[in-house]
Amino acid sequence: MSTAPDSLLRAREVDGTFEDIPVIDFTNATATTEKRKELANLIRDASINVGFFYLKNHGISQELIDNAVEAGKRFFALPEEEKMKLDIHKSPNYKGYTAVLGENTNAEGRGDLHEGFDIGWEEPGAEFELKQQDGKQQTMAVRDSGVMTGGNVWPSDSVQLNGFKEAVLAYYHAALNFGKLLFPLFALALNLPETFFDDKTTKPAAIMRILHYPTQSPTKLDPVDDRQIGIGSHTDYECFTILWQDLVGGLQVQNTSGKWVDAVPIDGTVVVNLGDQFARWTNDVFKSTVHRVINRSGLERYSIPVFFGSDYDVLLEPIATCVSPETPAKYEVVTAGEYVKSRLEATYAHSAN
Ligand SMILES: O=C(O)CCC(=O)C(=O)O
Ligand SMILES: [Fe+2]
Repeated sequence: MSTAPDSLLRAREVDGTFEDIPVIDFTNATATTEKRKELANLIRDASINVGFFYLKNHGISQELIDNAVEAGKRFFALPEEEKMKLDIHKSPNYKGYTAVLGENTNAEGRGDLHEGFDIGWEEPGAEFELKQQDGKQQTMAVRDSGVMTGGNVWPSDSVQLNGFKEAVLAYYHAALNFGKLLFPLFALALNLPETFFDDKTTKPAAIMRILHYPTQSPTKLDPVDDRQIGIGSHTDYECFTILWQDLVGGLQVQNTSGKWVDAVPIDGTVVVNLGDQFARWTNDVFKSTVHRVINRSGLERYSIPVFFGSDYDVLLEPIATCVSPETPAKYEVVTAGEYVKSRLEATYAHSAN
């Protein structure tokens, strides 16, 4: 379906029973305005109808991806007690290590079958200082991000991870630069000036996770126990997510009739999906689509999502093109930081001691 630029509000009514996730070529992201508008039209259709799309020709170097994945594999291979030194529950702002079952992304679930390592914004080589926050001691980058303020935690040199931090930060910054190209395209897709998100994304509120999904029961004959899977069904909390996934498969996206559509891995692409901040800003014109992971492949699965939020102090107010007297604002207005933190608290609540 193609959506004329003046019909954003009518787009809320699309039925959302997609069967496929579109593949979009990103080559023209920095081309002429006309070409960028064509690209933005494709992004608009995908954002309205599916909330997910693949991007090919994204420009992130394969070497940076490989290095980050290998770094993740080395980290996850450490003994559990070593990884638990970076336990995410010790961090006031959810950075560090999440053990298998440490997260419960779907409140009705029994814990997620993945382990993860989370970082947030960090300038390569930044100065750090030790601070107290929420009674927990943290190494913090000196930057105020309101309720989400706080720095990253890293494995100590003694565990010999061969450039772990460098590889992880190198991918993080490449993904960040790539994500910055997407905000103007989303603005065009909403019939807004390309610069609309510039003053709302001055301090990249981007969280990156390296995820490792051990394999679930190898038999494909069992009915799937929806309550304990790789990652329980959920929506993402930020504006959009750039997800690199390996070729193992297991990511599924739910359409409005309840059907789970496989986001089959396509080599050389990243998956982009929209999150709740965009749904709130656009009054649900853009879809924050429910998704989950079930890894029944018999193989270990790795993925790297990078979640792009607006600055944490920005209010998630509906955009003028997405409200009208007939379609009033749906969501309570909160700051991005308050929203993300409340969702993270809920996700980790079951495993907090
Ligand atoms: O691993 C994946 O493919 C998806 C991860 C995900 O949905 C998330 O971390 O929010
Ligand atoms: Fe997600």
